[in-house]
Amino acid sequence: MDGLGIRFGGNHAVRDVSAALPAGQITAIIGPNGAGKSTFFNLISGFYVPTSGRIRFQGEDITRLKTHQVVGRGIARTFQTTTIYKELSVLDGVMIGHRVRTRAGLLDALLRTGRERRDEEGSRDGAMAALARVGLADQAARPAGALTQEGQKRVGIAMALASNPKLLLLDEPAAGMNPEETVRLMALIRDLVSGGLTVALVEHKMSLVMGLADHILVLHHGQKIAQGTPAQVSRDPAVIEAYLGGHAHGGQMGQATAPAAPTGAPHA
Ligand SMILES: Nc1ncnc2c1ncn2[C@@H]1O[C@H](COP(=O)(O)OP(=O)(O)OP(=O)(O)O)[C@@H](O)[C@H]1O
Repeated sequence: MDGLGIRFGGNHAVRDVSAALPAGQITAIIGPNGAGKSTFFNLISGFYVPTSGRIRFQGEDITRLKTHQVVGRGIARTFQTTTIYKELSVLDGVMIGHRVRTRAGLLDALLRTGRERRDEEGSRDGAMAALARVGLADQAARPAGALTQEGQKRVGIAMALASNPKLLLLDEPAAGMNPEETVRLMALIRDLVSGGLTVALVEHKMSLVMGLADHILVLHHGQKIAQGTPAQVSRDPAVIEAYLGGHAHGGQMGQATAPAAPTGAPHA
């Protein structure tokens, strides 16, 4: 990203951010509420068109590509609240979710047109492979709504993996998860990265961020205020000020630190 920015009216939600997501590593994007993290994700994944700056991916300028074109280039994302089709089987949900996002063919997918049926075989194999990667191969035939919260999160990740991305963007993957589920999720993300994937994630749970990220990018008021390893970032005065200072919105520190306590407690 080079000088990336977007304005909504007079509000500069992301302003002049230059940064890179190193291949084969995990980058966490953190910052207080309203810092611009979700907007930043929406820019990278093509949901928003920036008002300034550029995004390059593997040498190609992807700044103005549409969402499904971005997916086609090898970037896929999950969503904070997974939109899964609860009555459908896990497998059908992953297949449809994938097709809707890669071909912008919602009608095809829902009406099962001829083209949809012809393409189905290939995407079934891709969806099964994605389910195997998230440990859900044996759940493929179950209704998605019957899975646990953790299982449904994994379905959301499988939907993104079904497009075979090189870069996976995870939007608050640990939201709503207990400490044990969070630890299992971290292991899954590490597995995916050791298989060659590059990961960027937005996450409020500092236990996950500090235990998982190779690099951290800190946003505040839409701007990049720090970047580095977890150790570097956690002692950066600008970061401490952003989280603790008078500018932070209420509840930030509680949100950021509370989940770390139960995770660490048994080992203390
Ligand atoms: N579509 C939009 N239209 C107008 N303003 C927006 C839009 N999306 C985001 N914003 C504004 O941009 C700023 C950054 O919001 P964003 O949701 O990206 O922050 P965030 O860091 O993800 O916050 P949180 O941690 O609370 O999820 C906020 O001031 C928000 O109100």
